[in-house]
Amino acid sequence: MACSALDSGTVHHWLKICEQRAGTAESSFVRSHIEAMSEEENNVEGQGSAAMLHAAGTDTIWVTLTIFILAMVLHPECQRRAQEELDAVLGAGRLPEFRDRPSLPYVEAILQETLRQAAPLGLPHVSLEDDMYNGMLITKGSIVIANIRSITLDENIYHKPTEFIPERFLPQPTGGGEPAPPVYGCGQRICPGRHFGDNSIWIAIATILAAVTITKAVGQDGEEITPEVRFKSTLLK
Ligand code: HEM
Repeated sequence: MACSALDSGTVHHWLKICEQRAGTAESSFVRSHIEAMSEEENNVEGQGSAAMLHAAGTDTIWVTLTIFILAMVLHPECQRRAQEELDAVLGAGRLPEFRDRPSLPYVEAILQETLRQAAPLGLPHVSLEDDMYNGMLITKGSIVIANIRSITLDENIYHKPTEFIPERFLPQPTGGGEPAPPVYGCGQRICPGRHFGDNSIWIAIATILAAVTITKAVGQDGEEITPEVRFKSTLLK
């Protein structure tokens, strides 16, 4: 990791973004981490790793949770099914914990279906030598970016890929038995924050579903407002 470019200005820049993103558990965890590192003089490497943790870990989780909220607004039947599952497993008076995860397959399916929409592209990598792939020459020095979206929208892998169908991830014969989406990349440079990200998003989703019901806003005319869905063509969502 190239840490030498990080100075206190950069660290304070990240702290400012933390302020803007304040409120998520991940944001406060990372903020305290960066602050602790900043207090130690010359700990540029520590500051660098804390800033990287924040840079790579904040928008990914935030985008995924935003897509989750949107999906629950648009698919109340999915939300209801997940809440029924949570009620059956948790009973009354407690929130989900990580030990409940294996007992909540439908919540898991909602997480996977949400993630499938989240990361369209991998990060750029440079080919260190000439390489042949499927009859194509990739010359040394080429920039290669994994097109994750071409996999997550491949109708040979995902039935009706443009639709939000959590059941696709439930085991067969009742579910579709489709594979988890490869949104964390693959190989040597696979996302190192995938377990942190996955656990952070799971506990947030499970807790939100257990604690509240997300519904459409109601306009002044008393009618429900259905949000218009528009995805941008960027690194995330
Ligand atoms: C929904 C959550 C997340 C998704 C979808 C995601 C996805 C990705 C993807 C697709 C890559 C590029 C892999 C490649 O090009 O081969 C990546 C790299 C990376 N991710 Fe994540 N990520 C998530 C959360 C996090 C979190 C929470 C952290 C840190 C705590 C993190 C840290 C990183 C870092 C440092 C890299 C660069 C790794 C390298 O180049 O060697 N990510 N992530």
